[in-house]
Amino acid sequence: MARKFFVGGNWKCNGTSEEVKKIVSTLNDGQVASADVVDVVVSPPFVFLPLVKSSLRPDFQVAAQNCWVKKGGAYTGEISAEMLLNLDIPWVILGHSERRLLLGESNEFVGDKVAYALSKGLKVIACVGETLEQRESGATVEVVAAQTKAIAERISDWTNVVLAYEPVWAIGTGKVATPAQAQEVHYELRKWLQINVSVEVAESTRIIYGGSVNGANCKELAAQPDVDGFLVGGASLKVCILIVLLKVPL
Ligand SMILES: O=C(CO)COP(=O)(O)O
Repeated sequence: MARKFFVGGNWKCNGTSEEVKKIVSTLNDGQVASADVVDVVVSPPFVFLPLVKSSLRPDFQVAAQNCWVKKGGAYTGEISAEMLLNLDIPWVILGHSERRLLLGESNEFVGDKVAYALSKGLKVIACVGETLEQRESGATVEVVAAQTKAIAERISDWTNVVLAYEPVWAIGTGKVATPAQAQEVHYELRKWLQINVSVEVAESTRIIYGGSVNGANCKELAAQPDVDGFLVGGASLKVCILIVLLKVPL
């Protein structure tokens, strides 16, 4: 079965309620491919989740940018998977490199988070990716495989997982991976899943690319056989670009 194309917009720590309303209203008015052929998931900061959830068109979905590793409790500043489900937020982004690198989230911690979120019924966009130093030392595949392994060891069902390959050197830098570079790593990730999980999971799991995706480079990236969509940062705040992305021929 063909993998459904996936376009995610990660707004990171940006925006005011006025700006959020504007983006949502443009998305709502945009003519895009139907929900049958593309999943569209926007991920605002926590505080704007209810606003976006209540005003976004029903064929688009919402994701949180993180959640806590277990049941809520005395964890100041954290948001639990249970709370997201309570607000009908179906998706969560976990393991983004900004959290791995700036907040010290280890592969194991991310794996635990993915497992907990899935066990509660959330769908997970799980991020992996190498730094420039790791790429230059030839460790790219080893790094993304280790990140994926820490997840694979903790889960048994990949149905609700989208794997996002986001090379750290391409995030917010304007230095997009070439289509060949993206395809190579996506191919290796799929091969890893095939060998270490199953042929079925390798074939059905969507592997999306993130890192300086924009309206100009998305078509060529989307044409790669193992690129099943995008996780867009900066360009997803400029709504016109997200709309262009959604028109990528599938
Ligand atoms: O980190 C990203 C998406 O999660 C990518 O960010 P940019 O598109 O701004 O490079």
